[in-house]
Amino acid sequence: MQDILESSFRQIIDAVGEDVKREGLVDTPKRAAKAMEFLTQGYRQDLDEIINNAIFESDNDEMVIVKDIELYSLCEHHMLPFIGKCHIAYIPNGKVLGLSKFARIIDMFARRLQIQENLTRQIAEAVQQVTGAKGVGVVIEAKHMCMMMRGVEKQNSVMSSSMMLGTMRESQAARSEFLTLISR
Ligand SMILES: Nc1nc2c(ncn2[C@@H]2O[C@H](COP(=O)(O)OP(=O)(O)OP(=O)(O)O)[C@@H](O)[C@H]2O)c(=O)[nH]1
Ligand SMILES: [Zn+2]
Repeated sequence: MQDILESSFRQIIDAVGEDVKREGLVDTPKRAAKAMEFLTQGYRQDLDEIINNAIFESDNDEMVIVKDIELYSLCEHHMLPFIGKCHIAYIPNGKVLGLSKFARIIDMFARRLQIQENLTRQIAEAVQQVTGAKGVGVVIEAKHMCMMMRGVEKQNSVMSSSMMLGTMRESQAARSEFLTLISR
């Protein structure tokens, strides 16, 4: 994988009119390949492995919210970054998830080529799958470099997407509680 990425980046550098042998660029294909491998490592992870059994019994059945988790992904149309925050809520059903695992779930799906809507759904479904929660809600707010650095070049628009499952979808009160708490 490293070899293929490295030679592809060499071709890109050449195609944009640069000299691959120029001093500052000699190691760039190798560095860029390593960076791209990291930014797409979500393809090589699986849910069981990252959760590592960090699921604990609890009789708390009130909503748990983890908000403002940073998110870095690559848009699947331009392979440019989109960057923002993810908020997750769930209503436990006898089991709670280790706190750090929400960030790990986000990263596992964000470090792939994505559109924001699908990323939002995949995170919600994964939380639902591992916790068996009564309800799960995920909101992502992100800025897309493909809209800022190129194309329409709009610097201030933020895309907001949400996915609600179970009680979070059915109950207006639960949904409002989540949305109110994350907007504070
Ligand atoms: N819904 C959604 N759209 C996205 C996301 N990331 C990028 N896009 C959009 O995907 C679309 C691709 O449109 P195309 O017309 O095929 O590509 P393009 O010519 O590069 O489009 P422009 O960005 O308008 O220049 C653009 O409207 C992007 O803004 C995302 O996460 N969700
Ligand atoms: Zn894009």
